[in-house]
Amino acid sequence: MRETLVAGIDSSTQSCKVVVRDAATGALRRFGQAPHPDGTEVDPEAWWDALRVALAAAGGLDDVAAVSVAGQQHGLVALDAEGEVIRPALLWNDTRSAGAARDLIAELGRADRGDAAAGPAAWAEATGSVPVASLTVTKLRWLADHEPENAARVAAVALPHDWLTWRLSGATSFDTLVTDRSDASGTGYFDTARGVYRRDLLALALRRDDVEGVVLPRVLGPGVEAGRGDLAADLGHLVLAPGAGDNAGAALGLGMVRGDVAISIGTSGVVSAVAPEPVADPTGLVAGFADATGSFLPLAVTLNGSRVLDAAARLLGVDHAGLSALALAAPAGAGGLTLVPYLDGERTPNLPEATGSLLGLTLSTMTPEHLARAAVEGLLCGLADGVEAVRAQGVPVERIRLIGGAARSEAVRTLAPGILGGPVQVPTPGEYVADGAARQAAWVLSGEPEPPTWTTAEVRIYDGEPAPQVRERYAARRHLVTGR
Ligand SMILES: Nc1ncnc2c1ncn2[C@@H]1O[C@H](COP(=O)(O)OP(=O)(O)O)[C@@H](O)[C@H]1O
Ligand SMILES: O=C(CO)[C@@H](O)[C@H](O)COP(=O)(O)O
Repeated sequence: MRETLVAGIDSSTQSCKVVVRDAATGALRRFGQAPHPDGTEVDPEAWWDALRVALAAAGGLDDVAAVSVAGQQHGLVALDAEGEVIRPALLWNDTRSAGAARDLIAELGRADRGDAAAGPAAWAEATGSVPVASLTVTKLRWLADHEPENAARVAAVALPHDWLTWRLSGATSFDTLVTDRSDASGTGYFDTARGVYRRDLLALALRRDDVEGVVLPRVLGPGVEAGRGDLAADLGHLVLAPGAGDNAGAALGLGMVRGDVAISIGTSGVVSAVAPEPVADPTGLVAGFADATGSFLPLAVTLNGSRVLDAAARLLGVDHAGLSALALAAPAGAGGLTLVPYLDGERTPNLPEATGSLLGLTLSTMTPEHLARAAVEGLLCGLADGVEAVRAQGVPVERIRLIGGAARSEAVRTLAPGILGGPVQVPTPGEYVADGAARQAAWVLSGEPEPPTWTTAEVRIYDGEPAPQVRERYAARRHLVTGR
């Protein structure tokens, strides 16, 4: 009997990845990838082009029965009444809306509680998250303030995965514009605990009273079909799944359950955990998002993930294997050298205007080995803070798995247990977001109430001596940063 194939897509910050898997077992059959343009402002058409190249590299969809798109979260894709993209999308790592975030927090605090200082708690209660520059709601406010003529033309607001799913469906009318809870929960105008949009917050962001007519993607429940039929551009005849935000995709791809924590080191550094109850953290360290199965996915996200290592390798004139070897050749704590890695500003902690700092230089620490070590340790210390913040919300942290591009670094894997304070599981390097999307596609195809049980990836366990002194020194220095 011919096997049934499903495809999963991860339209991430740096590239588009496609996996084609057996719907019953999850066995990998084909893979394709295509790069995205650099920058924090991107024409969504470039994602569509990359998706088509990646699909072709993965052998196309002619023999595939269902497809699902997961993608980078929060990016603002503003559409006009004709469904055309109004301006290049502002991505999750674009920090120009940091001031808008501060304004929105104060305004809701004043409106809801008569006190601007109560804003963080008001937002956490309303949506599950306190706005930072990454969230879509702040990008809409930035648009209203800096490009009012564009803001006035907004007829629909989509996220990267919603827009790509819509393009796949043919983008014929806004009736077919859909999303899922996981990505809706990252907009800042969705009440994650109750599963409904907050149009009043959309109106607040856009400074418009007429937002009733603004189309927001229909939020499909877990496992619900998004459509079926001929895809756009002759890409095939198949079932379309609702898709997900990339971190919810990874949770589905890893088969995460309560107690599991994923640390993903791609462009972003993400600590996420599956939780049965919604989280509302007024400190803003943890965002109270939803997952793709009907549960919740609290997460702490840094702006400075794999690119910290990319930049360190470039500076030292080595490749990633070389950087890893250098880092492993230096002593723990890099002899007192600390890299506070806020190269792109920072989101957690919320320091969008911060720059990175290199502290503790001496004649003996100013070496390639010490610098490489400090880069890996600084990256991991930021993530360890994220684990602590998630734990502080009462979310159980029992098993940590390391994924994303930089999980391929032997130095990251080796040093993670010491800095995180316990063993770390490293699944076979793979595309877990795309895998989660493929699993969702198989789920929708099956019509069953639960996703199919797929064989989970093999993991290698890394353990090591705890290195609390590295984190302590980092904690003492992480605020010693200067602005841009
Ligand atoms: N062996 C490695 N060591 C460290 N970083 C790596 C390694 N291999 C790839 N990367 C980095 O991982 C990143 C890509 O990972 P990925 O998870 O696909 O990112 P994103 O999801 O943000 O597009 C790039 O910055 C790349 O340089
Ligand atoms: O902003 C978030 C989550 O809140 C990021 O995780 C983005 O979703 C981008 O992820 P990568 O492309 O870096 O994996």
